[in-house]
Amino acid sequence: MITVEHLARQFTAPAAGKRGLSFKRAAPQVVKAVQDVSFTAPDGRITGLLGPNGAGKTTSLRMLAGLITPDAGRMSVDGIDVVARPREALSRMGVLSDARGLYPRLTARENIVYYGSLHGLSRDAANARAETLAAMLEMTPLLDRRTDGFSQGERMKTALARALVHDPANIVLDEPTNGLDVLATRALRDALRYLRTPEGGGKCIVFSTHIMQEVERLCDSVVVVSHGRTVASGSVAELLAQTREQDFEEAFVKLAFAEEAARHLQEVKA
Ligand SMILES: Nc1ncnc2c1ncn2[C@@H]1O[C@H](COP(=O)(O)OP(=O)(O)OP(=O)(O)O)[C@@H](O)[C@H]1O
Repeated sequence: MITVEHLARQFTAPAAGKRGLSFKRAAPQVVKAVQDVSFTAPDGRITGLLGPNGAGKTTSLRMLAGLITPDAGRMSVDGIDVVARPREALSRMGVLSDARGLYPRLTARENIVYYGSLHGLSRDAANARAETLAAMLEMTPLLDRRTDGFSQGERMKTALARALVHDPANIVLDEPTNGLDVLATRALRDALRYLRTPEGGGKCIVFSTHIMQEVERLCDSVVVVSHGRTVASGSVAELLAQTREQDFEEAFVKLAFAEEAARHLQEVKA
């Protein structure tokens, strides 16, 4: 189970070059990437972080994966605080981050087995896991090819198998269907559906996306993130009821862009 409470993180974007002829540097800009993101993702459920571009999804997941530290807020994985006990928390998570970062000179199998050994698996155990995961992700023919030259979808599958090699109870995926064709997307969806079942281990699965259909098809629970904040959460049916919409896209636009809509209304009235 993953719990995230009032997470916040800002960045200072580097100053632009010299402005005009004044030879003065523009001031660095503060970007409030994440301002107040909270959610709970239970075991045996798929929780989707849904938000428009730039909403703060990737930054939230990077903090959860221990890649960057939060300015404020708390995150725990199976009750273990990610900031205070990062190694313990990370060992319970399989993370597919935005940077897939495979070793191009290694085969898919070697990439997966190497990660297994980093997690303390024996070579044989890691190899057996690589075979099982390859079958699940429909990538067996790829196993013994060097990842150099892999297509985006092939790289994603390899990175996902690598993230799952230690059979983590919690799975965190940043835009996992990015660049996948329809068959690969279906294979991934089926794999995630299986992983949440008791036979698949009843995993806690969190993934980010800006694709509404993805959420409707897959998620038990949706967390809508906009401008760095959680603005709504619940099942698709609950969010439809809350917004009194029939169509999930309409519901999402209402929830995610409520501020813009209110501002626009004020401007029109003025
Ligand atoms: N290292 C950084 N330095 C400066 N700004 C950053 C940095 N990382 C993220 N941001 C900014 O923070 C905001 C949130 O970015 P983030 O990548 O978390 O959004 P996202 O919801 O994942 O968007 P997308 O769906 O487009 O991937 C954006 O405005 C982005 O430009």
